[in-house]
Amino acid sequence: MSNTDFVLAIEDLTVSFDGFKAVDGLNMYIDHNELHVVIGPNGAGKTTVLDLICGKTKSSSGSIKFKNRELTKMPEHQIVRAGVGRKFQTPSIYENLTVYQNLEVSYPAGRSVWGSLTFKRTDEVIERVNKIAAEVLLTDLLQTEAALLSHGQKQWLEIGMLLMQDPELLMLDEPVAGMSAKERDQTADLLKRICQNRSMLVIEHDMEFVKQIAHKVTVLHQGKILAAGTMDKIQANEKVIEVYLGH
Ligand SMILES: Nc1ncnc2c1ncn2[C@@H]1O[C@H](COP(=O)(O)OP(=O)(O)OP(=O)(O)O)[C@@H](O)[C@H]1O
Repeated sequence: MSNTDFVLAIEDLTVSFDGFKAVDGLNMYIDHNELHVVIGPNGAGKTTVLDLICGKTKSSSGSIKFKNRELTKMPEHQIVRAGVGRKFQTPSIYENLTVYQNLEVSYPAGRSVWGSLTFKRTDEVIERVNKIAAEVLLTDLLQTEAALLSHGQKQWLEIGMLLMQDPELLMLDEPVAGMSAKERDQTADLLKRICQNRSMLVIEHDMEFVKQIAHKVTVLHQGKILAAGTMDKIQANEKVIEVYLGH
């Protein structure tokens, strides 16, 4: 498989902060419909990798190709428009708006070129809001103010807001942190479902959850890859047990 066949191809990616290499010569590839999880100890560089992909942090060297387009020189908004969605750890939803309104305002503006077709556009938006609400288990709460949602439901709403833009690559930073066991299991099902027509890159510390969702796992340590492969392989890896899983 050549690089061009991957949704995301990261090669030799490095970023230095005052001489400290937070990410150091990273190579990583993500396929269509792949759910890829990055694990590793605190400070390993996991969040920095997501920051580099979404353009929040600029690399010192190396390449990030998304559907064969180089992202390292693109501004953040252009990377979003290219089809990369990213959710941070703390939800950024509009607490005083309803679930419906939160999803509605996330519909990408200007997608329909014909301004005069407002009526059709509205139908299109309503249909999409309902579809996404079902996907993120919020159909019964569409008219509820977002402030009244549980912590887990707020996380799902934010995932839904990202799905409104139909990203081909969705990146999530610790999506189940602070969730109940039940919400965690529901989130695993939810992610497996939404991954059926997109690729996902997830950072997570909860190994039970990783086991449930990961197609492939990359273990980062001090900005470098310590191991990569299936969860079964990773769990049996001596170096990974020593540096991370054994703690
Ligand atoms: N903008 C920055 N300036 C300076 N140092 C930074 C910057 N961003 C990250 N770092 C450093 O890079 C290293 C990697 O941080 P990062 O947040 O990517 O780790 P992480 O693997 O996500 O850790 P955690 O699991 O704790 O979230 C840390 O030592 C951090 O202090």
